[in-house]
Amino acid sequence: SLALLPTRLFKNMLYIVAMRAQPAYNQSILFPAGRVLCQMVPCGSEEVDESIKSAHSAYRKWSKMAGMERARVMLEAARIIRERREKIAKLEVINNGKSITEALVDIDIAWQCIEYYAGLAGTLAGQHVQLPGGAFAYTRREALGVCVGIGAFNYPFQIASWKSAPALACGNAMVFKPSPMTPVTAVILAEIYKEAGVPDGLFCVVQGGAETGTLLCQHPMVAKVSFTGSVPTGKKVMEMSAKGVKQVTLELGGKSPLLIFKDCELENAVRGALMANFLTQGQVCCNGTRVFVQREILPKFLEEVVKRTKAIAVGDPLLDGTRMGASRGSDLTTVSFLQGANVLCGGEPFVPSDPKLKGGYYMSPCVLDNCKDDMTCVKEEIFGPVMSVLPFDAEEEVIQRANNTTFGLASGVFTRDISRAHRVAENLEAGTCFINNYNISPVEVPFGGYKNSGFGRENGQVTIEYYSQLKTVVVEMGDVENYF
Ligand SMILES: NC(=O)c1ccc[n+]([C@@H]2O[C@H](COP(=O)([O-])OP(=O)(O)OC[C@H]3O[C@@H](n4cnc5c(N)ncnc54)[C@H](O)[C@@H]3O)[C@@H](O)[C@H]2O)c1
Ligand SMILES: C[N+](C)(C)CCCC=O
Repeated sequence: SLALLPTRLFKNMLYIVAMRAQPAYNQSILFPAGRVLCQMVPCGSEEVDESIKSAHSAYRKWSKMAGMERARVMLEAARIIRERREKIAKLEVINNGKSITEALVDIDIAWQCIEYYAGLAGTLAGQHVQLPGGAFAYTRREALGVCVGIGAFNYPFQIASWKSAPALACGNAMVFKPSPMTPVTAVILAEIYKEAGVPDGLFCVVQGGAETGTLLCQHPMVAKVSFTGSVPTGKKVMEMSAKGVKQVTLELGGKSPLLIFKDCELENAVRGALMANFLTQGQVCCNGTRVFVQREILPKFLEEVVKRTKAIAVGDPLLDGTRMGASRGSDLTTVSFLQGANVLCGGEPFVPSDPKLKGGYYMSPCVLDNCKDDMTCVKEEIFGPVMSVLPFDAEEEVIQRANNTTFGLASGVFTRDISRAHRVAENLEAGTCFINNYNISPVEVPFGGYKNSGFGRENGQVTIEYYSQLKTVVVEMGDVENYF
């Protein structure tokens, strides 16, 4: 249990995140126990510059290696992560507060992602184009250079892997800045890449918050910024990157709709709604937090969903039986978004029985009904375990209401009618639509947003295009035609 963790572990963490002595410290809070996990010094311009220069020199070596050679190193990194999955997952729990059950899945997705892109590294290729007179052209898929990755706090190790794996497969280097709230596990990933054999500096971690992030986005040697975080910060990142004509991928927030039709398999729809709302204490970008339920099945749906929400085991995230751990800390009593919505369960601070966890940040998962489309809880991303349930009558009506948002990250539909499922998927304005499931994200499948939820993609083959550029080579086989 978390309470029994040896202090040595915390001392090691302090060591891991210690940076050069500088006056200002950022504190990273240990969410599960409410204590300070470590103090770290944000990287200033000198450290940022040093890391980008060292990444650039590593990129020169790495990008000249054959894709198959890069693949071998990446496969070794994936193997090490797989071998140490339990240890890394435990660190992720301490870093972030999510349950060990979920942290293990995150670590598995991380090594699978690195393995997947290792498989693609040897397949990078261009095109051959025949031209008149025997001339021809070919295209080369080349790396971009030094890419910056900036991560959110909710999936620290997974985000670092989702960004670095395609970047490295394409021959780039990456300087990664984790969230200052969860600074630890990206460093573990850096150590593993090093151990697997990447050149020194190829994957660097810099610590810090907005100021360090700004320095990274503004650095002239950076070719691309891949950002995961909130919409307001994403807009700033895009603005800064635009000034340097840097490519950008933005993975931003959401307020995704989940549509549950009366012809659904109700048991699966209830499970889907729980998966859509309560993973990682509700702190998931693509969560289906607007649950539209067809009026005829609303009472039965609410009864089942509330019963199961009340049964969710909240508490020490290191215990196998826990299903919901600790988060940034929020509860409905401190939030003014209710506006007449009815709290069916949860939404209160939760105090674990273990005295060592009393200062931790826990909240009981919450279901709201009597919600209206224009309420704050329905319009804004809460980023906590709060499900808003809304009734609907007809397909056309619910699609229009579901699309009435500036976000467009994900969506979902539960129905037994196959035609309706695909029609709804076509008409929902979101980067992903889950049919009869929610929040599954195999690494082979692209993930990313529409509208204010961002652009660019992570995962899947298409992401290779976001971490590489095409060079066209035109070859003359005859004499040069001269007009002059
Ligand atoms: N679409 C996705 O894939 C995805 C995944 C996870 C989280 N998110 C979103 O992230 C948000 C929650 O994460 P958060 O609270 O850590 O987000 P955030 O925007 O507060 O911070 C994200 C990162 O940006 C950095 N940052 C802050 N100001 C910056 C600046 N001016 N320049 C550069 N970097 C800066 C932070 O230090 C942090 O590393 C939610 O909105 C969630 O939906 C999206
Ligand atoms: C792995 N999930 C659950 C799809 C989450 C992706 C990252 C979003 O916050």
